[in-house]
Amino acid sequence: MGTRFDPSALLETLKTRAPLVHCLTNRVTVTPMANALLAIGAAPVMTDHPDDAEQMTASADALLINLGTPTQESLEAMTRSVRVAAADHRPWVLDPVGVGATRFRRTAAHALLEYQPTAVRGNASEIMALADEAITGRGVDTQHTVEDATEAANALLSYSKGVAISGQQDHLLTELGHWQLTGGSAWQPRVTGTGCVLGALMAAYGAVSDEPFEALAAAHLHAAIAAELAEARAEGPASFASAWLDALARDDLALTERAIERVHALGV
Ligand SMILES: Nc1ncnc2c1ncn2[C@@H]1O[C@H](COP(=O)(O)OP(=O)(O)O)[C@@H](O)[C@H]1O
Ligand SMILES: Cc1ncsc1CCOP(=O)(O)O
Repeated sequence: MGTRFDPSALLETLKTRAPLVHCLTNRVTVTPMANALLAIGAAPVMTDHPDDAEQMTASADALLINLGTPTQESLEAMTRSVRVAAADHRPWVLDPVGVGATRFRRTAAHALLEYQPTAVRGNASEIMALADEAITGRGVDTQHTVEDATEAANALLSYSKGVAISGQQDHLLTELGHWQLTGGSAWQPRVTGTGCVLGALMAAYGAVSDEPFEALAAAHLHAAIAAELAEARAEGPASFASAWLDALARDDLALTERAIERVHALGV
């Protein structure tokens, strides 16, 4: 971890600038995602109509593309939005939910990947299936470990400046190196949308930092530390979800201080 990495300062910048994040996402997690963006101090807009796409992305500070429940119409909107983001050098995140599960998803994800997202995030099976057509997945949850996916994540760096693999530990890869982040809560994979929200937080932090490691690590730390605080109050998935949202909004997260024990450099 670089000595100048200061996620608390980045969060303050985020709150001051309140970046507009255009999210074209799935219909399962659209509301938790919008709420999480509001909680951290960003401004969400969730439209995925094709005729909204170019103008909305052009007015946004960052873009999030999530393939959880794709339709022909939403895919058209996604393509139109990523063209604008790529042309304007606007940060955008690709979350290829369930990419290995069907040919339809794989084709859609590869077409979007060609526009070179600023960051790609997914669970281990998604990262592996995106990098290698021979890998298939099942549904939206992982069948692989994060360690299984590091080679695939490395291969995706030829398309994207940053790749994040989520799981019990998260791994972040950029051209500067490879890091492991520990922490978070075992309740996270038991509530739908925690991975999707992470993609939206990556987009929001990408709007306030040009350094891929910083944006990815700040988003992951914010999600993980909030999850740890939420776990202390949770009695089950429902109370965890609402406590996590409350914790995402807290002013005393101390991201920089708490980063020390959670971010581990694994090499270049
Ligand atoms: N066992 C766990 N312990 C702590 N955090 C976890 C665990 N499993 C997943 N997470 C966290 O939950 C979030 C979503 O990860 P994951 O479940 O892998 O994503 P997805 O929903 O895309 O499958 C990430 O922030 C990840 O770090
Ligand atoms: C269950 C489900 N089905 C299609 S999208 C989706 C949500 C997945 O969200 P996450 O991967 O963040 O749990």
